[in-house]
Amino acid sequence: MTTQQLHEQILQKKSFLCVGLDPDLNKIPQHLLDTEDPIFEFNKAIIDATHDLTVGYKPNTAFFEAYGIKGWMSLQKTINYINENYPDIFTIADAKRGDIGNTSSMYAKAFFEDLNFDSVTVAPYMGKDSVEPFLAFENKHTIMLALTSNEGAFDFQTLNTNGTELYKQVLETSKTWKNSQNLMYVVGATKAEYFADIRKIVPDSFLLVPGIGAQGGSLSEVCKYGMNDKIGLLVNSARAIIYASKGTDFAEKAREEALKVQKEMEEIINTKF
Ligand SMILES: O=c1ccn([C@@H]2O[C@H](COP(=O)(O)O)[C@@H](O)[C@H]2O)c(=O)[nH]1
Repeated sequence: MTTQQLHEQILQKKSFLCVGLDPDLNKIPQHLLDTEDPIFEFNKAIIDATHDLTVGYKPNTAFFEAYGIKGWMSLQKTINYINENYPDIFTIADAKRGDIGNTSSMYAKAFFEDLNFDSVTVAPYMGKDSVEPFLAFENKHTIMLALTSNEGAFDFQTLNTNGTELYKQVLETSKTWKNSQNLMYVVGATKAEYFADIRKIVPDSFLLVPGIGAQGGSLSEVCKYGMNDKIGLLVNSARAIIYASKGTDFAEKAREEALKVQKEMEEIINTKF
């Protein structure tokens, strides 16, 4: 999927919501546990209930890998289900990969070719040769961690290095890499006050923004400082949507929560554009 197609979908749905698919067998409704693949059944119901309100789905691979081979199969069924039934929706494998070049190439093949995700998250710590193998894939997107939503972001990412914060250096340097047009960046919604500075460095890039909902970030603050003239944001919420109910009405309640966020987004889009 191209960023232009993503932008068009945002305008059409009046939504830049990305629903996080973080299935946890301890949290999903009891009645699903008797099915052959509870994780897939849970995801499928959430997807069917929210697909018209969201432009993206972000399965976090940890929530699948934790269940071994069965979990990996649930991930494959989930991405296939989205691609077959809702092919316009942008998909993100939140896997936070990155390694020496030949290993990164294999990670890129796994997520872009085998699983056919539109994008994958990567960590920037190992530098240019660890990220460029991902960038080589046409119409696939590499979403690099810039300033994350957690408290630990202040341990390294905001450290002053050569007169500038490390996350800013990461953003600047990444722009010089081959095929950097395929980069997007993760910036936490809990760090809204940093968005204006980030936009000075990457004015046109899409930002994936986790941290509204369960982590307490403010959607309006993120939009105030982080939106560009093409919106340029994908705002993720997982727990607040997918675990809105533990009962048989979980998909319906997830839709209600997604609708609340979409309505807020629609209002922001209508006011700004
Ligand atoms: O900085 C980051 C990067 C990734 N995440 C991931 O996003 C979701 C957030 O889930 P919520 O339930 O909406 O809090 C989750 O998969 C994280 O691993 C992040 O939160 N912050």
